[in-house]
Amino acid sequence: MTDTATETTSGAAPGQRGPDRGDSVLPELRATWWETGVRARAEAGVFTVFAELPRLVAQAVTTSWRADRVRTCVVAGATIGAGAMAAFGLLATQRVLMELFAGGPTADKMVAALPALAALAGATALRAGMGIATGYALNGLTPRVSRVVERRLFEMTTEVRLGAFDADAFADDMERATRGTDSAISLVPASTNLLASLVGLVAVGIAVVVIHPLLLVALLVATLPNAWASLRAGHLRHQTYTAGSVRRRRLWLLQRLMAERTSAPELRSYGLRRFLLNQYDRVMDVETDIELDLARRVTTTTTVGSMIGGVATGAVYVLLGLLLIDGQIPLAAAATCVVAVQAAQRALATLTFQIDRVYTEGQHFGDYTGFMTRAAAYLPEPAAARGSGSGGASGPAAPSPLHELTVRDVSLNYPDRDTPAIDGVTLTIRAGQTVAFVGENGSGKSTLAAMIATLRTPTAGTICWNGRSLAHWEIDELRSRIAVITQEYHKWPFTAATNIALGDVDSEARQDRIEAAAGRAVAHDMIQDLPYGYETLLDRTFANGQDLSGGQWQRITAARGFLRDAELLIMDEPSSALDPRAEDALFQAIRDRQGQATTILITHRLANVRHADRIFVLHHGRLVEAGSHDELIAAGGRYAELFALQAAGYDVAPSTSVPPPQQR
Ligand SMILES: Nc1ncnc2c1ncn2[C@@H]1O[C@H](COP(=O)(O)OP(=O)(O)OP(=O)(O)O)[C@@H](O)[C@H]1O
Repeated sequence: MTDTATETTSGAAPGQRGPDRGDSVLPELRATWWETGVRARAEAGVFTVFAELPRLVAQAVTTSWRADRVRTCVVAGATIGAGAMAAFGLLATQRVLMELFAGGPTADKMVAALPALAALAGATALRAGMGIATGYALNGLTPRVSRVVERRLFEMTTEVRLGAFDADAFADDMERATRGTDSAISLVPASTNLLASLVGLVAVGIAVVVIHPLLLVALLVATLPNAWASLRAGHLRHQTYTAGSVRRRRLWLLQRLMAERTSAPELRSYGLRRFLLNQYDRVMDVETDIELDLARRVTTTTTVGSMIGGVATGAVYVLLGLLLIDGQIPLAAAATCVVAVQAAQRALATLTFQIDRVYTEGQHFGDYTGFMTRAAAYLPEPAAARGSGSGGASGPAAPSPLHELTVRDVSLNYPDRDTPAIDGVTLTIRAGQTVAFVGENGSGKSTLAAMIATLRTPTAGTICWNGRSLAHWEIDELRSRIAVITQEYHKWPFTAATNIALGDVDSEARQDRIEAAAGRAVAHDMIQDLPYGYETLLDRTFANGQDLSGGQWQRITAARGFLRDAELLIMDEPSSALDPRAEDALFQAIRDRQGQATTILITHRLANVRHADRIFVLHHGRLVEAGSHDELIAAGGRYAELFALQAAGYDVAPSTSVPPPQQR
């Protein structure tokens, strides 16, 4: 973390967010610590690194073991073997030198050195062979590790409750976890290399001690400054990285806004180019300052380390010279010692490098594993716990066919909102009914529907399917009985047929079913007119891909909802972009369900809810009126007022009523 960042955050509680009213720095531009754990870790000293290493290496081994046991064994065995061979090679070198520096005729010395030379050649060949084996095994292991780690991340992100995505900390956490998946790939070889260099170093250390114990101390003095500098630099990099999560997300968002197709039209029509580029510059100014500061601190650290290391290395050679002059070691031993010192320095440099890598990648991977742990808190309650907590049954049961849906005193508070989005709502919907939720923007209609659809959990109160809490029933089974057409539908980048088939992925995607659903949603003819009909790819960013108009997309979305012959169909603003003819046909299809299946309709076009069996009017999260259209008009309340406002737009008095859409 930078000094500036420390100052910025030191006064604020970790996780403190919100608009920055006092100064001009946007919240996303500041280093943000949303969680004490992250801050504590980033501020930890260098020596904490050593304490964490075993855990990080164990993490790497476990991940790799899960991905591919055989290759893990090969990599571990061959890397450690190669390290041992390197050490053995050094000892053989020492032996060769001893023989060559001994007294006597050269030919005899050559003969005497031959066995050690052969051992050296054998060790070198074995080491090379093991290196090749490690490379091969790693090539196969890396993509497997990557897949296992990434898949687990996606398993988690697709299972957590919807509420997780409302928490900003979750988004930051996920950003770092995504980076952490890449680290899994580097962590495995880095850990094995770390072990190998450790083995090599221990062997070299023993060799040096054998020559003269004092040399070991000198060796450590010569190499430790560089090792410390390298570790410290890695630590600084990770601190800065950890502090910049929000800023990076902001940057990524701006990059997308300026480069993506969806934002391109508004960007041009409102002339947002300069505005966005300015935003980009502001973020990048901060980013560049932080990067430069980091580079300065890293360079200073490594320069100081190298200088002290250089002086210390010189001192080692001086010591060696003094020992030689003093006659404490023979020339052969001194020569071997020079080789050994150099080998030890190389081994320690490699070890330091690997420690740095393991630590840095391990920290990133720790972000991933930490995210997986924290995200688990957002997982739906285990089925058994839900089942036992709701009526004493042993576990969740398959839902019986719907005959009554009851909402009892239900409230929902979104995080960080003072007022509840839904506040003590009670209502009953009987099977076969078509009911409507109406009310002004933000009155809570979608939130209530989302709770009924099991997408959100009430903060208080209960929603019951046939008299038993939703939690009592097997959640996937329940969801398969409910079809939801959301207001914020997603444009899936698949073919038109697949876009509809997604509505019931567990059943066979039969063309006749898809076309029937499309027919009910007035989408069939429109799809037929596409260049490749149902096989047209609905993503303009791929070759031969097409895009649709808003209304055409809405028809596809409605078809998706109709595909599943759901007992309960929830349609949230299904016709906001439809032309009058399509809208009329869609509502006819909805009316066809009346008496046979249950439908919850959310719409601001009140003419379309006149046929509903019951209309529930929400206001500021509360249920303020309920009844049929005629009852509510007669009551002259909020519904009557809203209806009159809309009817006035058509010059039709509410009392005379709008003629019903033609029945087909
Ligand atoms: N994910 C969320 N996090 C925080 N607040 C939310 C979230 N979603 C909705 N809200 C708030 O909850 C309230 C109810 O929103 P909801 O979407 O249920 O209203 P609505 O009646 O469906 O509105 P509209 O007619 O505009 O679709 C609003 O004040 C809204 O700002």
